[in-house]
Amino acid sequence: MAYLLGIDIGTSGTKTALFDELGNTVASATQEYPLYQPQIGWAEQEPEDWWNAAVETIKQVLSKSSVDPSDIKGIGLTGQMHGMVLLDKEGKVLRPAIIWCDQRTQEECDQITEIIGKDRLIEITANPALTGFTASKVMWVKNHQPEIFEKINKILLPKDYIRYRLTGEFATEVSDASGMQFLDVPRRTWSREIVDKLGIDYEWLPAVYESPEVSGKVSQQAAQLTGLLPGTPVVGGGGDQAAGAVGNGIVKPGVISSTIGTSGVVFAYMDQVKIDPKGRVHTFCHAVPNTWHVMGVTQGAGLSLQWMRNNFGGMERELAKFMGIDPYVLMDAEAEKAVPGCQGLIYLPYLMGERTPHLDPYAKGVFFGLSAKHGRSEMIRAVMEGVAYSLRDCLEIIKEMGVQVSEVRASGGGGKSKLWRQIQADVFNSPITTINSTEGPAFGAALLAGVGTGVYGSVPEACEAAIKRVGVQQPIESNVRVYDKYYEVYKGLYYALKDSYLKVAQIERELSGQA
Ligand SMILES: Nc1ncnc2c1ncn2[C@@H]1O[C@H](COP(=O)(O)OP(=O)(O)O)[C@@H](O)[C@H]1O
Ligand SMILES: O=C(CO)[C@@H](O)[C@H](O)COP(=O)(O)O
Repeated sequence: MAYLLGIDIGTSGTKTALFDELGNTVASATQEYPLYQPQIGWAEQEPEDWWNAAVETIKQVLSKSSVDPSDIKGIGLTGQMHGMVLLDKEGKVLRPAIIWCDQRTQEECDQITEIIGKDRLIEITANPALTGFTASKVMWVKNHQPEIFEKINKILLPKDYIRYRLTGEFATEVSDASGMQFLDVPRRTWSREIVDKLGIDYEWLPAVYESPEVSGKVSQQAAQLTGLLPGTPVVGGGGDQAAGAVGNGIVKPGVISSTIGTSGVVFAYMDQVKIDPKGRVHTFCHAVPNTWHVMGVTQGAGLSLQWMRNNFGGMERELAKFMGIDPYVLMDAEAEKAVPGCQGLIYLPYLMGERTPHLDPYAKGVFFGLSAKHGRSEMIRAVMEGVAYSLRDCLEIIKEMGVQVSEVRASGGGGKSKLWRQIQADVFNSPITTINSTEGPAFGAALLAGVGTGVYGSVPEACEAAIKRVGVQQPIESNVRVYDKYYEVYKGLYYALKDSYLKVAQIERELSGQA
């Protein structure tokens, strides 16, 4: 039996999982790490935390599974997209990574649009300049930390930093590279035009592969630290959304996924490049060679429930510790006590600004319609419903682009919740299916490793062999009617508050002396 390892450098933690070639999870391990927010709207992590978590979880998986490391045929890497890791000539990290949900770079986005030209930027990178993407983060360092900028020797994405530590190679692959905004997305290669015009040295970019291609081998040093066999092949892998899509079988037209991780993503496969003219959803290369995908991204999906848990879930946290279970399970049970629609309590999940559909880094979270009769149950459920409304925004744009939708698969940490899946079925008015694996990106990365090392013939063949549908939740008609009504109110709230968001951002800037 061949075994495949997937390593997912997530925002909340790193998950490593070992699978057999039939798609069964043999062992998995997770290690969390902090997210630093030095200012409102800023988000940073320490690459060393990712590496320590990767080493620790690989060791745990090897020890739990008792699989001989020589039976591990390949390793696939995946992780949070867009994060900027800067290395100097010695391969040392120059500053904490500025990650995907950081919102400090609106001025740099305007600068990029000005330098390249709006239409040309979309023609090459398939997307408008966005605060989430890597290019604006690099430009921020250029503008604000020139002493660091001048020491840059390589720019890597989170999973590609782990590749460097694991294999010594500087490499990425097309799906994650698409989110840097340095890639020519239709041609699947770096754009010299973009990097030259932005004053970025072309040599700073790593080699770019197709996702299943072998990009390097586990080094002697990494093998000693982790227990892996030196020489084990490491394939390109994918950004967490593309790899997660492979792990959910989103490799053909019609089947789409709705993922609630820290962010929330609705993801659809495309066999040609299609672009939303308003730039509200992203068009990127898929991890299936020579195909693309479109995805809508809501910034604060699972993050919203995590924020609730950390700030108001003390009771659940204590009780869960005592019972030896996950506090989210208790939060689900609390939310279940509230009725659909939460009697008019509506939550806008814009804790880290918003991408789809508003592209507004200044948007903020809101509880609207709070009254004295509302309690904790309604507040927790409203968070889950607000996230589902935001995912519906993504779904509607994807449908508007003419992308075929015949099945929606739930995924991500939030997809583990039966209640949250039902809320999605009701808000989307669509059946929600689940598959045999809940490991999403790590599973997809492992399947990509299987393709690159000859265990499977192609990515669709790998999905065929390893992925099975195991459940479906149907929309409940009476709930659909309630949610349809509240969704209309939800959509209007952002526009009612847009100017106030901007005013608050200005006040905050003045108060912090940045005006
Ligand atoms: N049992 C659960 N019920 C509801 N939500 C959950 C549950 N377990 C996890 N989550 C949600 O999933 C999120 C983490 O998802 P995950 O896919 O692990 O994130 P990431 O890949 O971004 O690190 C949490 O922030 C939480 O909101
Ligand atoms: O920014 C995006 C996709 O464009 C995010 O999806 C990140 O890739 C982080 O993912 P999670 O931590 O939520 O899995």
